[in-house]
Amino acid sequence: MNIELRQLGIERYGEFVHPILTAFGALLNPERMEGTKRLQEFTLRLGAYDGESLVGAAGTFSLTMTTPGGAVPAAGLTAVAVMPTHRRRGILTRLVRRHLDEARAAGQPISALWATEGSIYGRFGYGLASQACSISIERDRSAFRGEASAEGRARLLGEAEALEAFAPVWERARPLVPGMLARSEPWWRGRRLSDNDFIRQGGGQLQRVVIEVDGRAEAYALYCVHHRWDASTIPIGSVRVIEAIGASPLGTRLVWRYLFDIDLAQRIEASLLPPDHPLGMLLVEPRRLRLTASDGLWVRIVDVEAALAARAYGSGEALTLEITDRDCPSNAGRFRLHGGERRATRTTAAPDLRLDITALGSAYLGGVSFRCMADAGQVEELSGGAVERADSLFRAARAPWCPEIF
Ligand SMILES: CC(=O)SCCNC(=O)CCNC(=O)[C@H](O)C(C)(C)COP(=O)(O)OP(=O)(O)OC[C@H]1O[C@@H](n2cnc3c(N)ncnc32)[C@H](O)[C@@H]1OP(=O)(O)O
Repeated sequence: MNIELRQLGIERYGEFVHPILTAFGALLNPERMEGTKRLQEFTLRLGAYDGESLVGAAGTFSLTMTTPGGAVPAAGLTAVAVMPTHRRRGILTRLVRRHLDEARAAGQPISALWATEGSIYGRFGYGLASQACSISIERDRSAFRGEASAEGRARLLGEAEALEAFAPVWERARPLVPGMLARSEPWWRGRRLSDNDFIRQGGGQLQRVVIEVDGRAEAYALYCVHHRWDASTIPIGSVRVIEAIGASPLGTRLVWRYLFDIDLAQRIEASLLPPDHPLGMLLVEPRRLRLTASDGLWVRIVDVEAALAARAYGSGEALTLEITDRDCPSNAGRFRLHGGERRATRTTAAPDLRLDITALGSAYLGGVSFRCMADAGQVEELSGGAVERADSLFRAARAPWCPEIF
């Protein structure tokens, strides 16, 4: 079988999505498709061809992702699929290798993705880098601790007003949280703010609420109401929160009070929350959140020196990491990190820790500790106390959080 990889122009987007729609058993949503076509971030579409038949595809978003204390250009791998007629013949492997080559050529020191299955991407050097948590809480068990603040005014907005109000909130939150992404106006419109069947998922229209304090937007939320009634006409519907972002702790508290108190909802559901979300400390009955954790972002370090230079480090002694990387030998070697400095330099010094590129991807955003990986046998400690020193350097104030699947 002779498979050829070709780049597809945006005008062939309808063809490009055929494998992923086949895999998901989904129909093309015309509004969503139009929104995605306009994205300046959607820089690369690869098609795998068997003769003239498209049998596999993979896309790349060119993103800017917050790191602990900085930001890094990231190649976001998306819409990967191989037709069921052509699976397990190495097509994904070729698509991922090409994606990584293109990322390196474009000066993107990391690649990041959301995986459909945890079993797929580890073999390509991706490490699990964040957790995504879900909650599902009965409205009548969602009381907050303490008195409700009198502050805050909620307003429901149309798409254009929401863009104006929400983007500044996002921009205040974004630099503080590793994993958050820069968003262009087409991204806001096409993937977040426009109301369509894809975003409704069977619920009512998309609601866009801003919370203002003293006239300034402090938080926003996107949600849909899914109405249902039981045989006795008691409302048993739910509010599905798509995204809720606070620019400040007060904003976060106010927006969740609003979301937990919407009439006719029996339950409030949200996903893609970070494990350190303050909700657990805000409620009288935290266990009622029914918090569950799943895989979040997977990160692949494409260029070790550039990636390590794109984040900050805690204070502490210098540390030498010995990295192995089967697929990208240019990443292999020893790198010296200095506490408080944003740089990693190649060295011949004796290593303190030995780890594969996969483990460095997990540690990169501060979401997985070296202690955890050492306990799991993924990091080898070569000098006494090196695991603790690595954790002091890589620790981040907040868990990584990417509030959307791309
Ligand atoms: C970032 C994203 O877009 S995530 C979306 C991923 N896409 C999907 O889940 C859609 C449905 N699945 C598919 O389309 C395909 O099965 C894919 C894309 C996951 C895999 O494509 P293939 O061309 O079959 O993969 P390929 O033949 O290159 O496999 C490489 C290796 O990964 C393994 N592998 C591939 N898919 C899986 C999987 N889902 N689970 C476990 N192992 C897998 C193969 O067995 C093979 O292992 P080997 O090297 O030890 O032999």
